[in-house]
Amino acid sequence: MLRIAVPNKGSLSEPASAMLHEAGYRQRKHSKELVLTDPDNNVEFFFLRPRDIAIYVGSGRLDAGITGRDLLMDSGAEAEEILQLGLAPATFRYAAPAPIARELAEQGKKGLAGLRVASSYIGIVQRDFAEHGIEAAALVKLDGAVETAIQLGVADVIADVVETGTTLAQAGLEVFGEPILRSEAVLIRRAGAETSPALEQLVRRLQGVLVARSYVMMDYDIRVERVEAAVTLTPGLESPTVSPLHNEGWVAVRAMVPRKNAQQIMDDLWEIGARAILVTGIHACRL
Ligand SMILES: Nc1ncnc2c1ncn2[C@@H]1O[C@H](COP(=O)(O)OP(=O)(O)OP(=O)(O)O)[C@@H](O)[C@H]1O
Ligand SMILES: O=P(O)(O)OC[C@H]1O[C@H](OP(=O)(O)OP(=O)(O)O)[C@H](O)[C@@H]1O
Ligand SMILES: [Mg+2]
Repeated sequence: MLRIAVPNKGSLSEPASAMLHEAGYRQRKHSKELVLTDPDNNVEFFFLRPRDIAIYVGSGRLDAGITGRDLLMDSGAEAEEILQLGLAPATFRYAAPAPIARELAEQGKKGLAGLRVASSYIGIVQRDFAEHGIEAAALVKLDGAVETAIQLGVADVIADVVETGTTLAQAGLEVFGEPILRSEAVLIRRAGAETSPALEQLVRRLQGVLVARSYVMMDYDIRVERVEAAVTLTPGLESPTVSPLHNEGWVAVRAMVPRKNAQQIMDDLWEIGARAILVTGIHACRL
């Protein structure tokens, strides 16, 4: 039975579970359920703290897990990404009170040398300092609400997850320097582990959800002499389906198009004479 770790709390929990549900797996009904068996799919789900997931997967106790790239890197666990899920995107950045942040932005990484840095992700900060050959006066590990650490005098700068930037702005802090990393939810397995048919099936199902979420199916009718122009607008993934219509001189075209471009493509198709343009959602797919 495939054993998969799923975040039980926090920003990743709900979107990860929703994606697994969309991929046809049973998901828990109550937030207190910690283990759930899905006998139809021969899978067992373990609902764990997102921060711990890379440790379980890296140790080989679980076959795969969903966690954040930042949490994976911070853990130092022997686990690797096998699929990017595009959920819960965030950057991981240094920040400081506005005037200091501007000064540090000009100095580059060496400006961090000798400062006290507070973070919930000390592993990432340590690695960043080592990579740039600089030493901090102290790395202060905190559980959360890191933004307050400077005001309370335990740190000079912080390193934290930034999504909208609202929390930083409210604390009077500004980011400086390039993001240390760009994070999102990822599917991980033990580094170098051999893949299995069951794990490949999970990956294919999740890929199917990603495609179903980001593409729609577009159908339209167009005169034969315009079909070449039309299919350059809707090239599909491999090639669009073109079928004859009962009315001579017209064909029907069917192609997948990126969801975010659908309205613009419909406008462009209309301009070149396409009619009966229909867009439908894709519920699932294997490409
Ligand atoms: N606004 C956000 N705040 C925190 N983490 C976020 C945010 N957006 C995305 N993430 C990602 O979620 C993961 C952190 O999840 P985790 O459950 O540890 O913290 P959390 O969402 O802040 O929950 P909590 O602090 O309530 O425990 C990381 O991979 C992080 O990049
Ligand atoms: O850029 P934003 O959209 O403001 O989101 C980022 C903030 O959200 C998280 O804190 P959270 O609310 O999880 O509290 P915590 O610090 O106690 O974990 C994170 O640690 C940042 O503080
Ligand atoms: Mg948090």
